[in-house]
Amino acid sequence: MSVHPLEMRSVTKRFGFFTAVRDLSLTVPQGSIVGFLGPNGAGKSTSLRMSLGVLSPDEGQVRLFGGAPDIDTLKRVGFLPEERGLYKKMSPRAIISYFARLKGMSASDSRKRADELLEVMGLGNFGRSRISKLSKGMAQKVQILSALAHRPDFLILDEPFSGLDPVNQQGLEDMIIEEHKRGATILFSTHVMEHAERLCDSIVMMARGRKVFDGTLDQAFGALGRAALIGVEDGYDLNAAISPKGFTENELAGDHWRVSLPAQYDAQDALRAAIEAGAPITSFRPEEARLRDVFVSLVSEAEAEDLEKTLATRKATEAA
Ligand SMILES: Nc1ncnc2c1ncn2[C@@H]1O[C@H](COP(=O)(O)OP(=O)(O)OP(=O)(O)O)[C@@H](O)[C@H]1O
Repeated sequence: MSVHPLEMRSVTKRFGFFTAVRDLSLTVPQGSIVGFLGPNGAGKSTSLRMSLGVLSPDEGQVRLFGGAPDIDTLKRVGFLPEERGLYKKMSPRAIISYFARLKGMSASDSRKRADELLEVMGLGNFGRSRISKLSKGMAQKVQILSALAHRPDFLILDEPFSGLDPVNQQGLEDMIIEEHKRGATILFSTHVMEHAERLCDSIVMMARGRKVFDGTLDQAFGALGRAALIGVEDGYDLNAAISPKGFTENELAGDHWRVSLPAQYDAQDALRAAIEAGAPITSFRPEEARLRDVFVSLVSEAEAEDLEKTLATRKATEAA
């Protein structure tokens, strides 16, 4: 049986009476890039801290490379925490090589590696400057490089893209791809769906401490359902026209209709049905599913469920 870099089983974490993470189970398989998504306060950072043993779960189990996180398994991990902060008086070169040495690299290898990474990230000229002289984005790049300098088997990055401009975000995406090619497994949290869409094999979505989705990108898009967007002249009822042809889930959304596609049909079939019905069509395009839409639909479902549970509990309490 292969040992996964990370497995969490029914993990719950409370802070006082507040449950930050509730019954979370997830697996990060060897060689995968997993996106950990969720709005502010969803419980992502708390979960990542538990994965490293920085926080202990109140219930459930965390397995890092098959065991409880310890000094040896942690050497195989590179972690970018959500809190940014570096020793202001040290140079990027000294910091990166310091972290690499902490994780077991030799002094000379770690300095060589720091120079190489700084060059790749466009910081070659700043290697010996003080951190206090760098911009916020530059300092963040140094922190990211510190997490991966020792060539970890498993990289855990908490909101790595926040605080970087679009050019540097692209640079970081490229770097994540390079790390993955090198053989690293990667888990990163973000609330920017586009990065996850471009990088991930699979995603785990959280909302209010609960997992609301765990699967591949295709499965995530499948959860949303496919649709065709058809514009018609003002006042025309496309729903009435194409419902008898098997397209029964249609909504007017601004200047077009969103026609949900039953499993056996594609967008062209919906267009054909509209033409056959004599609809005065002004525009047509298959809907491009975006992860953001999946996320909004799942999160609002989760919020609706939470609300229902709260109401049910309140009713039960009132009845008692
Ligand atoms: N040490 C703590 N003590 C009390 N509450 C905490 C603590 N750490 C986190 N929380 C609470 O737990 C919830 C989840 O926080 P967490 O930082 O895990 O969310 P997140 O998904 O990472 O959000 P963000 O993207 O805003 O960082 C939040 O409501 C937060 O206020």
